[in-house]
Amino acid sequence: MATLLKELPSFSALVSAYASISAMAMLIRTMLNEMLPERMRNYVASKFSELTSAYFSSDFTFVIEDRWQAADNLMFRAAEVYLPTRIGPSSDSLMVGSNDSSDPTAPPKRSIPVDCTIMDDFEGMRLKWTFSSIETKKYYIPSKRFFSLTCKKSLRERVEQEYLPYISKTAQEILKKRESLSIYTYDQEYSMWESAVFKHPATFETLAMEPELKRFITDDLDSFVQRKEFFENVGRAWKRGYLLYGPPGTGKSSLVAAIANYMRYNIYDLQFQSVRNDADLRRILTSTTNQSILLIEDIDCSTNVSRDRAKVKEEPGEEDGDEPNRPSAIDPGVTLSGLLNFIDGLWSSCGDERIIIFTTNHKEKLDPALLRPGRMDVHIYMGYCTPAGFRKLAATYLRIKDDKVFACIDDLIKSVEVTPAEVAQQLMISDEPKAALNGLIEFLNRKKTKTKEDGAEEEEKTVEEKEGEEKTGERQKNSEHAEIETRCIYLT
Ligand SMILES: Nc1ncnc2c1ncn2[C@@H]1O[C@H](COP(=O)(O)OP(=O)(O)OP(=O)(O)O)[C@@H](O)[C@H]1O
Repeated sequence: MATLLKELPSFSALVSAYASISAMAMLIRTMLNEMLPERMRNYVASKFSELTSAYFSSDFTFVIEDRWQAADNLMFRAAEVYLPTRIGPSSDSLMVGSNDSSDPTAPPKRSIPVDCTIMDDFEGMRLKWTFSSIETKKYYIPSKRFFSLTCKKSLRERVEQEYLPYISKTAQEILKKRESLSIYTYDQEYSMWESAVFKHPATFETLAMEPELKRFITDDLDSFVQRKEFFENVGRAWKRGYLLYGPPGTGKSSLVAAIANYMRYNIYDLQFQSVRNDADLRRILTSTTNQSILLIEDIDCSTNVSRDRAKVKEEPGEEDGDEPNRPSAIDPGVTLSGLLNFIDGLWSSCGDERIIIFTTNHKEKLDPALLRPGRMDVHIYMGYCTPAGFRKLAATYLRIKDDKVFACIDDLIKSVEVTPAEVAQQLMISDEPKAALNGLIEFLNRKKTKTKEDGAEEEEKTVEEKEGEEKTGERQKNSEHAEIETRCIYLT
C-alpha cells in the first residue's frame, strides 16, 4: 500500500499536468479559430456533436419525407392521415380548420402544425413524432416536409416491421370511412395541389343517360376495382382511362362527378395552362394519390397536346431553330408525348387504382395518337337528350314519372338537337310541373322552327359556296363521323 501511494503522482504534479493540458487546448482552439472560418467551425462542431450523440444515444429516428423517388411518399400520406387521430393531451398544439361551407357548425377538421410533437403508443412501444418543414431556395419548388419518428434503438425493427405497416393500414381505413371527397386544383404559384371539399349531387341515378350506357359504365368501374391481380398478371398499370366527348351541356362534367361519388375517389382537376413543361407535369402527376381521378377537361383546348405532332413541327419559328414546345405564357409547355408517357408509357405505372378522364367537345380535333386503341380504354359519347333522358330529368326536377304531354315531348326531342342541360334549364323554370312542361314544349317548338329556317337558308346557298365549304369541311366530316358513333363505346 505504502509503495502504491509512493508511485501516485503528487498533487502539485497533477495540477501542473492539468494546467499544461488546458493551455494546450486553449492554444489549439485559438489556432482553429484563426485558421478556420466561422461557418466551417460550426459545421465541424455540429458534425462532432451529431456523431457523439448518435453513438451514445439510445434513440433511433426514422425520417419520412413527403416525396419518395420522384413520387408522392405513401408512408408520409399515411402518417398525415393517421396522426391527427392521435393528438392527445401530451401534444402542445393542433391545427384546425374547415372548408366545408355546407355545414359551418360541424367540428373543424384536424391537421398537424409544423414543429408539433405527437406521442403515440403501440403494443407497449412509446413513439415520438415530430412534423417539420424546410423552405427551399427556389420559390417554385415547394418546401420539404417530413416527419421524424423516434423510438428506442432496440425497438427499431419492430417499428419498421409492425408499427409502420399498421399506420398504412389504419390510414386506408380512415380514408375509406371519410365522409367528404376532395377536389384538387393545381396552384402554379406555390407548385402544389390546393384542395376543396367536393360535394356534387350528381349520381348515376340522377344522370340523364341511356340505361344501358349507365350500366356499362358502372360495371366497368366495378370490374376495374376488383381486377388488381389481373392488372399485375398481365403486366399493366392498374389504371383506367375514359374519354368523354360530345357537345357542351350533355353531362360530361356531371358524369365525372357521378363517377367520383360512385367510387368515393378524390378528383385532381388539372388545367394544362398551369403546367410549365413535361418535367413539371411528371412532378404534378406523381404527387397525386392512389384511388383518385385525374381529370383533364377540354383537352382539345390544350394546343400542344391536341394538335397533330407533325403540324406542331411546321409551326413558324420552330424551323429557325427555336426550341419546340417551349413554354410560354399562352402556350403551355406540355407536349403530347409527355402526356402519352403518363397515360401508357413508363410513368403510367406510378401509383395504383387511378382513373384518368379526358373530356372534349371536339374529339375530331384531338391528335390521333391520343385516340389510338389502348390509350384511353373507353370512349364515351355524351349525346343530345333522348326521350329516356328527358324522363329521367322530369323525375329528378319535377318528381313526376308520366304525364299526358310526355308523348308530344318525346316526338319533339327526337326531331331536334337539344342538350340535357337545355331541358334541365326549362324544367327549372317553374315548380309547377304543368307550367314547366308547357314551357319545355314551347322551347322545343321554337328550336324546331329555328332548325327548319337554318336548313332552308342552307339550301339556298349557291353551289359555289357549297363547293368552297366542302373543301374546308374536313372538320364537319369528322363531326358527322362522331355523330355516327353516337352512343358507341369503344372498349380496349
Ligand atoms: N346527362 C345529364 N344528366 C343530368 N343533368 C345534366 C346532363 N347533362 C347536363 N346536365 C345538366 O346541365 C348542367 C351542365 O352539364 P355539364 O356541365 O355536365 O355538361 P358538359 O357536357 O360537361 O358541358 P361542357 O362541355 O360545357 O363542360 C349540369 O349542371 C346538369 O345539371
